[in-house]
Amino acid sequence: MEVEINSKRCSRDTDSPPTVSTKKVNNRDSAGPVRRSEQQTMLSPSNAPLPETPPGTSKGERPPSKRGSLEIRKSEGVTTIIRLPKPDKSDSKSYNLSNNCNISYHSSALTKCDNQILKILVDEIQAKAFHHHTNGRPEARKIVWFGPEYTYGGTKISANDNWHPLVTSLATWLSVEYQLPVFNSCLINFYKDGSINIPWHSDDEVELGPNPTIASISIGAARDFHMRPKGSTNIAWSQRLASGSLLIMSGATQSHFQHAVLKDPKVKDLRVNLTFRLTRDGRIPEDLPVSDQANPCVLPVDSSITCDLDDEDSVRRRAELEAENLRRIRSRSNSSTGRKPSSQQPITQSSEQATQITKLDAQENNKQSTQRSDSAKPQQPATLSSNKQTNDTQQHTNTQQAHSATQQPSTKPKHQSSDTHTQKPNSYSLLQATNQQANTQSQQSSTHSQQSGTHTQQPDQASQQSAQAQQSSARNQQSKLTKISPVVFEMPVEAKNPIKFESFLKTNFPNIRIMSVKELYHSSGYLVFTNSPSDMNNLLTTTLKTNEINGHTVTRRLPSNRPLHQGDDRLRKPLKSPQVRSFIVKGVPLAVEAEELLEYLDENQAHLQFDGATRIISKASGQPTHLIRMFTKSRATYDTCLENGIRLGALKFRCEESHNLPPVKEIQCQRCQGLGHSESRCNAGFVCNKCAGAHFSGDCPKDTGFRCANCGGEHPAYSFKCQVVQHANERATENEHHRVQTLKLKLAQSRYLEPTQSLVETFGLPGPASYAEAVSQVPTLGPIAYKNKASKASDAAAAAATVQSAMPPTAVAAAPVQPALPITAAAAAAAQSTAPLDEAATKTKMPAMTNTDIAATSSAENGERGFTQGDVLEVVLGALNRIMEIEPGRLLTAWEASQLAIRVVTEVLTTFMNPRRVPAVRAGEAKATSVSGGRSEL
Ligand SMILES: O=C(O)CCC(=O)C(=O)O
Ligand SMILES: [Fe+2]
Repeated sequence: MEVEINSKRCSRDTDSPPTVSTKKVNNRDSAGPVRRSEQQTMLSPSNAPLPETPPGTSKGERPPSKRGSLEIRKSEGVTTIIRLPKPDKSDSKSYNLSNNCNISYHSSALTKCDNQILKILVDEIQAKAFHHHTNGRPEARKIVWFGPEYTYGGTKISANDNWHPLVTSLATWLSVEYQLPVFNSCLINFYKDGSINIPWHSDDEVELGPNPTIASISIGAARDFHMRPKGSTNIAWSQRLASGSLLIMSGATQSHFQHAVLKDPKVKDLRVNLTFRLTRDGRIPEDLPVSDQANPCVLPVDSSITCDLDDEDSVRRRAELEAENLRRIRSRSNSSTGRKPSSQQPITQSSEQATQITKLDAQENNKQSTQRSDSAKPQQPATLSSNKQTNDTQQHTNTQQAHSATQQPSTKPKHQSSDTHTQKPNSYSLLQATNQQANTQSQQSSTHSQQSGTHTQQPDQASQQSAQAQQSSARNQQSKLTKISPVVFEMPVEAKNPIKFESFLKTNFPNIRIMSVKELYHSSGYLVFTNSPSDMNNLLTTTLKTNEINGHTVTRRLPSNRPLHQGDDRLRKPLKSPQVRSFIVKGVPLAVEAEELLEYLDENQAHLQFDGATRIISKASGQPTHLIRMFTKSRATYDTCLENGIRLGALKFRCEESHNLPPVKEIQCQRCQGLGHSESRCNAGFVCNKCAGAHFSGDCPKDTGFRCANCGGEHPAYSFKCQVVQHANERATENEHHRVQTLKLKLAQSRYLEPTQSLVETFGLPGPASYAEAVSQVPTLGPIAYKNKASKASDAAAAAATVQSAMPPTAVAAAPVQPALPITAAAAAAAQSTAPLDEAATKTKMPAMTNTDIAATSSAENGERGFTQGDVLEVVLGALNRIMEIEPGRLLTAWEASQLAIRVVTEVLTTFMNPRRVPAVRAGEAKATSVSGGRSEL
């Protein structure tokens, strides 16, 4: 059965409730968003008048009197939805994150009835929610799934065709009101409070097919939803998802972006999120409205919000393209309106910066005039916001004024630009490379994209335009390049927070078009790129509404004199995986497994974020200790645990730092003074390590005083005082610690899992080729190896003869003596590993045994005196064979050999020190060998 949306789809503007009729198209009886039996009750027939107070509304329930609220009826404890209100689309927004990666956000889609929906979700669905397992571990978040079998987080969720009427209605409502596919699946996430999150992921399960459309309804507490390009840790887009909001992700969003709802300790209330999906499992008719046609849920794109999936080059290319378009629009609008440049000057921070900007504007103007003469026919007049126009006017003024005064060379081929910065340290923003060819098509497409925020586009037009924009961007790649200096925003490390910084920018510079933001890792702050000198100027000089982030002052400046270059140290991204810290939790009972502790903490102390835990094994004894090493990528978690310890129920464990490694110094390039690479790999020009001038450090006139090439401070670039150097060293040290910790972890694991060395390799002795061979040799050497650590060959021979004489005949036959045989590695390992135990036994336990146990044994054994060497040997052999079942032919690792030896000796010791066990040993042996050593058995 399938829901068919009537032609009502076209008459959305009417105030009538959504009308849905059903039609049988196949024999699917229960799967899918709408079941026939439910539909009849929950969907009102076309245009049927709705009862004022629906019959069956439970007592005490808010009557759905207000038009626009959810109309419900309760039957058999389940709420049936009679009508969902028409959505308020007035504040819907749409974003194009990159090519064909579309998001639309409808903040008031269900705000009229979100409370009612929340109540139903809590009362009727929440109880069914379960912890889904990802990678074998239960997630803190609880979910409910409606739809066919689905793989989620790498684990299957079984089909659930028992749709709740609310969810069914919402699926239908989405289709009717937003022209979305009729979704056949819905995942409901329950976030009990801000401690519950959904980690970074893409909804790209195969069942969803390529370019799936996902509709996500949020009810309850508002939470921040973030998006970032795959492979990047920079958040590209964030939105606080309000209660009753709808977010639609479509196009290639899932292929290129990941999304997440991160933990937010400030949120104390429940949030429920319903993501509707269309899965393909063969049960869904092919002809569902999920076509390749432009997805109607993609609203006209607001191109003022963009982000880049690509590297720095593409960021710049995009900036160039847009700058170019802007210039064209300006030149056209200026020439068509005949506007006169105003004399107003932008406020500048310093005269140096002002000159710099003026020069740049002059160059820009140079190009504008070339382009003006190129474009014979004026293009469609540009529609720009009034604010932009003001900026442009200012810009134009600057350019006009500066043009006559400044005659900078305005053209330079791109490939030469890297040389330029060696010539003139202060000329980063002046670097230019232009190509004189104008690209009319790119103008058109970009003009559209400039306007698209205000004009409604048809979907096919939109896709055509995006294709054009793509082509023109490719062409522009080789054409124009104007480098505009980014502005450095500095703040202390503690204040750094990409989300807060983004909102800082939005608050203070609502009208400035910011192209991209890069985090500086070697000094503390961000680089903010704009696409026009006037934007850059405004960014530098605008009076800030707030100049604080997290209570720390934010300062602005141009980048240091050393020009930035591709792959510049100052733009280096952090390691893909953030640094992992580890610390030791002390006194954890052996009964508590490390994994268990981890799970407990995940569940109960969600503000702490751990990435692993492992019990520490004592090197000396090979036994697990009471220490657990915890791994975390979160500095906050690390600090909290060290300060407060870790709680497990009523228990509290102290946490301590692991032993610190000595600090590591980051390498510094002697050529450009950048950190993290050496001069042999550096293509940049020479920068002096004393004065930051563009010359080799050895040629420095020295009387210029110190100026750091990295931070601009009054010290040499290699100074330990330099913040940049300090940061780099800290990072290098942390990385090194991480590396060592990872190695240690691997080593600890390999002790258990991966045999790496054979006994022969370990001990450098000619030994047995296999475990079986080693065992077969033990009878000749066992007691000797046990007693004489030195195990010289001569002793071995002598002792072997003694052993042989004392051995029962069958044992001798089974294990021929090899008197002069060199000691086997297993025996050597046994000897070495057991020596301390042996000594301990001699010193402490043996006297006790002679005095008490032997007396008991003697009486128990009817006056027999103690044990023979043969007894010992047999117990050893029995223990050896019983303890470890190792496939014949496999070589043992040193670890395994020593474990084997320890366990054999332990067993032998306990057997002989606990006389009650001896008869049992003998009884077993008697059966096996028919040898009793002449003793009577009890
Ligand atoms: O809770 C949300 O907003 C996101 C949920 C989500 O991404 C998912 O379920 O895949
Ligand atoms: Fe998702």
